[in-house]
Amino acid sequence: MTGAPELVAARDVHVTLGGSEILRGIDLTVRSGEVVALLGANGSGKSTLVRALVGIVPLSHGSVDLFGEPLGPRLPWRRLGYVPQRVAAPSGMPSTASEVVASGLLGGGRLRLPRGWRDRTVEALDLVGLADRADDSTAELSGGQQQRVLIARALVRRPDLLVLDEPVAGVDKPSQEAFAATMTRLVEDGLTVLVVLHELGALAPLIERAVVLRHGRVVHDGAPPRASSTHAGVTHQHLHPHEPSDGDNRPAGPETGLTDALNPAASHAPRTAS
Ligand SMILES: Nc1ncnc2c1ncn2[C@@H]1O[C@H](COP(=O)(O)OP(=O)(O)OP(=O)(O)O)[C@@H](O)[C@H]1O
Repeated sequence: MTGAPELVAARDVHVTLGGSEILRGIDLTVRSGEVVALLGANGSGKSTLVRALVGIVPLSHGSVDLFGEPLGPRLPWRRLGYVPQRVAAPSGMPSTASEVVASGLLGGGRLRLPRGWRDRTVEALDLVGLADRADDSTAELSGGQQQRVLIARALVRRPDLLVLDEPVAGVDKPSQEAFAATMTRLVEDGLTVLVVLHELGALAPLIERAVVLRHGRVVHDGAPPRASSTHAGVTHQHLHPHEPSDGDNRPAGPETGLTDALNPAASHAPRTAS
């Protein structure tokens, strides 16, 4: 991947929200063809970082380039697909799945849908397995299906870079696997992906690099953590009643540091007697 164009280049990014510094000097590069997972405990700044990268929250310091252009009107926004963290669909504002997906073709000064939008909308819904629900109101869809509609809204743009914020949170296992299969096909076709995850889950085979945040800083950028056999996920952050006592032999080396980065409780909280 070295030498491939940098689709994301964030340098010394700081973001302050509500008077608190949430991001404290993030450097992150994503090159064309990469699939990068953004991991970290709750509140470590993952969503804030992706929102800063796509220009939704302002930087207090630093810079972000996408596709070699600084954030701003000259940027080729149509090459970007962004899937926000799902929030409940507002009731009282009925819109069909295909209307939501078609809205992904607007923006960048475009007020009318392009020719062929219907076919592209159905194609995008088909990618997430919802072509047969195109005319259903999103309010009738389950939470996981609404999430898939948002993914289709990003894919309808046929983006080169897809930024997803916890796309499979609350989605059942078969749907996660279907999503992973779709992503695999798109990545084979050249899609570059930056994805916020709580655990690698079904996407694990696709993830070649993981960036781990802690308290608004990058604490790991490299090989994805291996899922432990005893824990379903790598970013679980509760304090384990079965944590090792001080006398236990914890494995030394980078893996320990990574585990601690993902699990602040493991390294800082006082151990509870079990
Ligand atoms: N608009 C805001 N105003 C003030 N603080 C905010 C705002 N948005 C986020 N924060 C704070 O920034 C911190 C990081 O939040 P963020 O959502 O980026 O974390 P995260 O790693 O994505 O967490 P999660 O895994 O729970 O989604 C949190 O402490 C959050 O409360």
